[in-house]
Amino acid sequence: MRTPFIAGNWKMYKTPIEAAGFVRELIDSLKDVNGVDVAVCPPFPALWPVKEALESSNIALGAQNMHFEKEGAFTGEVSPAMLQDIGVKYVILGHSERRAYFGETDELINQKIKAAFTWGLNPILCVGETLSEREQGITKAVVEIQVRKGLLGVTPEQAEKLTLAYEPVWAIGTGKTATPEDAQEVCSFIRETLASLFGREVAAKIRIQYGGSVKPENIKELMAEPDIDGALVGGASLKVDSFTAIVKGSI
Ligand SMILES: O=C[C@H](O)COP(=O)(O)O
Repeated sequence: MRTPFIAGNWKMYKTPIEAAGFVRELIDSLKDVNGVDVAVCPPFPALWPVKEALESSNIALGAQNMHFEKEGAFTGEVSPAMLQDIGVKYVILGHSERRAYFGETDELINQKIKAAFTWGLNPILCVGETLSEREQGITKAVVEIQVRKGLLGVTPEQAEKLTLAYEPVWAIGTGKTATPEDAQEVCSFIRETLASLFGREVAAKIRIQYGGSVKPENIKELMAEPDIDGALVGGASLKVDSFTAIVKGSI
């Protein structure tokens, strides 16, 4: 069985000092919780203080993006080697905000995915349709292309360390959640696509998160769906109480 996996994507919120204080409270709030993998993904400047604050806790550290090169003249970028050195375990790649605001293509995301595996980081590949794509009835076609192109050249052994995050763009930060049935339909389709790429046995091991206005009130019904293994949480991961309730609600 797949262990539930809840990750908090803090986006561009929390200074390093705020972040370290926050995780100290979070560790305390989650100290008796078992049976779920939890990660927090702070902005880059907060990675180091959060890593220090997380020491000897069972909460993992994630990053929100990275470059695919080890090093070089790429002003403003952060490399997989740097993330590995800090002790980052997961890296979110292909988030819809990176695609929409920073022009990230499936080809670029694929380079990042392969670099993450090279550096021993576990990627969380985000996919999802816009409102207009959903209204045109092309959700599955869009998601299939994102999955196939994003994972080009990935081996089945690497794929076992992968997490997929299905995040319908229209549900992100809007308060509109996909219905559990709609989310399940796409997550099941993603698993079929993964099976065609890596075989059924590997696809059955890959965790698929749902993301988009996940809150304490809807986590249970989402987790009740067979192909939803967790959540990538934005806004509700910024408060200890709501993130704790989501983690607890996932098991
Ligand atoms: O990565 C997280 C998602 O973008 C969801 O954000 P949200 O929970 O604020 O809707």
